[in-house]
Amino acid sequence: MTQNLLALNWKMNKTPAEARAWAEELREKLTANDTELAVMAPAVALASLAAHLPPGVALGAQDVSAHESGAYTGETSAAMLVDVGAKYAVVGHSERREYHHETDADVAAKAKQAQANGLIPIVCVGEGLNVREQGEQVAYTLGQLEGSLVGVGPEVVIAYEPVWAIGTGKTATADDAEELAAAIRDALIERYGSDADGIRILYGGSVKPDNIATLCAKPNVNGALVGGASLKVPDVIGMNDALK
Ligand SMILES: O=C(CO)COP(=O)(O)O
Repeated sequence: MTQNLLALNWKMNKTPAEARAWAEELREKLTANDTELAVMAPAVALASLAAHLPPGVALGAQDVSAHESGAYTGETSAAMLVDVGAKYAVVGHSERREYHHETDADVAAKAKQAQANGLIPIVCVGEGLNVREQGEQVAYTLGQLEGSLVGVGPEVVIAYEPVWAIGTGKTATADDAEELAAAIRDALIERYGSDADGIRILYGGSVKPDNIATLCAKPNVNGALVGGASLKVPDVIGMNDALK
C-alpha cells in the first residue's frame, strides 16, 4: 500500500524562531505512525527546522527556481534547498500561479530542476469556482496536469487543490476529491505506465483533523496538503493520529 503523505504548507507564516518552537513542541507530542509527515516552510526557516524537527519528519520548500544558479535575484535554487536538508519542493501552488503569474510551462521547468537535483516536486493543480460551476473540473485539471508535467519524471507527488476550497472552510467532499484523484491517476498511468502506481496524489483545501480521515480513505487519495491547520501542533497531531 502507498504510504500516506501529510504535507504541511505553512505559506508565509512563522519566523525561524517560531519554527523552532513549533518543531520542539512537535518533538514532544508526535507519535510516529505509518504516515510520512513533511513541513513546507519558508526558505529562511528551513535550517532552523532541520536542526530541531523530530527524526523522520521531512522538510520541504514552497517554491524552487527553474534555474540552476546565476543572476536570478530573490530566487532559491534546488541545490541550496537540498543542501539545507529539503526533500520536497511545492511547485505551481495556486497562489504562485495567481500572484506570480506562473504558467504550466514555468511549473514544469521548476519540477524538472527540482528532480535534477534530487528534490521531489509536489506539483499542484486544481480548478477555480467558475470552472467547477460549469462542471469542467476534470478537463481543466487534467489540462493543467499535462502542461505541468512536460519533461518531468515519475519521482513526483501531485496535489489536487481546488482553488475554491483553499482557506475558505469549503472542503471538497471525499467523492469530489476521489473523482479528480482517479482521473489524475489515469492520466499518470498513461504518462508513466506502471511507475504511476506509487505516485502519491494529495488532496488540499480546508483539510482539518475532523475531515482528513474520510478524504484519505478514498483509494486514490494518498494524503493531504494542508495550509491553515498546519500552523498549530495540536491540529497536526490530530491529523496525523486520524491517519493511523
Ligand atoms: O493551499 C493549501 C495548501 O497548500 C490549503 O490551504 P488551507 O488548508 O488553509 O485551505
